[in-house]
Amino acid sequence: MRTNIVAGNWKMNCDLPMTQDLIAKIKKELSGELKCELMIAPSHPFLYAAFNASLDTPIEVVAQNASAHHSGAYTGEVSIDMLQSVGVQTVILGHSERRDIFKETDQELADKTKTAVDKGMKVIFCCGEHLEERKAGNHFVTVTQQIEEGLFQLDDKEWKQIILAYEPVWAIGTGETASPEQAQEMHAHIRKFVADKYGDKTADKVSILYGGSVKPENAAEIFAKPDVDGGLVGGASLDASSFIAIAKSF
Ligand SMILES: O=C(CO)COP(=O)(O)O
Repeated sequence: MRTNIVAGNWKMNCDLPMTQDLIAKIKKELSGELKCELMIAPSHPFLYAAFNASLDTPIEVVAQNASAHHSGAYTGEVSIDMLQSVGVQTVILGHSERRDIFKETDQELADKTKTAVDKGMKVIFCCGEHLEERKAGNHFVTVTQQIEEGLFQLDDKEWKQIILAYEPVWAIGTGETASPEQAQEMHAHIRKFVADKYGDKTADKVSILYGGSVKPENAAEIFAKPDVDGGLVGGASLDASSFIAIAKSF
């Protein structure tokens, strides 16, 4: 069976008091058993505080980005070792905002992923097409290329550390969600693409999250699709009751 995951990507929101407050509120909302793993990704300066505040809870604190380099003269960068030293074991890589705004290339993302995986980290690897690519019917090509160039240097053992997140760029922060059918169609395509390279055993085990305007109102229908194993949630993860309502949609 695959692991279901609901992960909150807080992006560049929440200072220290807000981070502490939001975690306290999430903890309050947690009651009963969750049928998914729960992750939150606060900003780098608050990871240690978030990690400590989440001890003895089901919340895993994850990072939004990391360097491909191990240490040295890389001003402003944060290494995998640094993240691990504050308790972080999972990192989001390749978010469309990193690709589009910060011009991270497939090669850089392949390097970052390799560094993270070599260090024993789990990686939530994001992929997704722009609206023009979908309109031109190129969405499958775009997404498979992102996965091939970012992840196909890994061996099948290393794929155990990979979680995929399909986030169509046109659905991020727009209020426009991919339909459950569109999400399922792409997730099934991704799983088949992974199976063709690594075999069914690896493909069947990889969790594929959907991201893009996931809300309490639409989560259950999307998560009910057979190849959707959870969500990578932006805006709605900044509200504790919405975030937990999404997690309880399984
Ligand atoms: O980018 C996202 C998560 O990584 C999705 O953001 P929204 O849920 O705000 O659309």
